[in-house]
Amino acid sequence: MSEVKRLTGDEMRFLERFLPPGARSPESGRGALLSGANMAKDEKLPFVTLTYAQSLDGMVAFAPGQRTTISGPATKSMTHFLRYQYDAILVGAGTAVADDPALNCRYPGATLDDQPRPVVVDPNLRFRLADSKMHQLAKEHKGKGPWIITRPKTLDSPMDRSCEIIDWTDRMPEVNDNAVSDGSIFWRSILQALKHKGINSVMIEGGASVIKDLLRLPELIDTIIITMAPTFIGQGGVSIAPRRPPSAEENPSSLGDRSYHQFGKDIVVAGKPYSSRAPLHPSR
Ligand SMILES: NC(=O)C1=CN([C@@H]2O[C@H](COP(=O)(O)OP(=O)(O)OC[C@H]3O[C@@H](n4cnc5c(N)ncnc54)[C@H](OP(=O)(O)O)[C@@H]3O)[C@@H](O)[C@H]2O)C=CC1
Ligand SMILES: Nc1nc(O)c(N)c(N[C@@H]2O[C@H](COP(=O)(O)O)[C@@H](O)[C@H]2O)n1
Repeated sequence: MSEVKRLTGDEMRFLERFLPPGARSPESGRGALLSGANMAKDEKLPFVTLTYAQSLDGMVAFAPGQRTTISGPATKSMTHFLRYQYDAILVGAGTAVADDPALNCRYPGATLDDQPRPVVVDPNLRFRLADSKMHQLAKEHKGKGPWIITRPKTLDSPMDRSCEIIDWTDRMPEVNDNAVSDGSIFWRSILQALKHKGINSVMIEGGASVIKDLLRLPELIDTIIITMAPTFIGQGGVSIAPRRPPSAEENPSSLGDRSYHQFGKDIVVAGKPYSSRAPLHPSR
């Protein structure tokens, strides 16, 4: 029996305001759209949802590079319902290497057509795609073949922050040891490249560095869905706390239009990020 269960009507209604255009209820067939889905903030970019599971002390893993189950079974089912709604699921190279994730949708009734495209941001090509679970699942027709987002082979300038997308069926380029050491790519370039390849919605699942970066870029993110599990990981865990603003009055990113829902033992908070110059709570 599948470990992933169907969501209840209440759970779907809670999520639908945070889903991309065209979101649908898998139970009701492809045609049945959920109401209240949004348009992307920027029409040149895909609709972007950032989602992850954290402990009460704001950690996403027990130790760097360690795959850690934080969500309970009910929020795991939610993740697969969410994966059903997006054209692509994106993670950073750190997560791909540490977790060897499947990144497919295992929601009951999901077919190959319903599968999202797994995408890994890997500027230094350190994820061994050929040996990965994603690659294996694609060969077994249980998931789509992954794409790797990397730095272009020929760069005019070390300051170039653009990217290229390599399809799993393409020949992987050799790692260029002479490449600039800071391989960071502008997130806007990554999202534009995906949009050019026909991706209209992407769910970004992590890991820690990716989340930290994107919590600082609310202008690129349409919705955020965070699972909070009733557990403490403790010191030494992997935190997603972004760099501190210079003062509490310059809080660059807040969650607006929020909703909360309990899934099993976990609480899910969903909202729409926005830039704010106001303190988290005005001083009394
Ligand atoms: N609880 C949860 O919901 C989740 C937890 N996790 C956990 O998170 C941990 C992994 O996090 P972390 O190690 O921070 O790794 P990440 O998955 O955040 O990957 C970070 C790496 O991805 C590449 N990358 C990311 N953004 C860019 C960019 N804009 N331009 C170029 N390259 C980029 C870089 O690779 P390079 O270093 O080669 O330059 C970077 O170091 C694991 O323990 C995993 O289990 C992961 C997902 C969800
Ligand atoms: N929702 C959620 N809860 C957790 O507790 C997690 N550790 C994660 N991790 C993310 O899910 C990926 C694993 O996916 P598969 O089950 O292998 O398809 C992992 O790589 C993280 O992105 N998520």
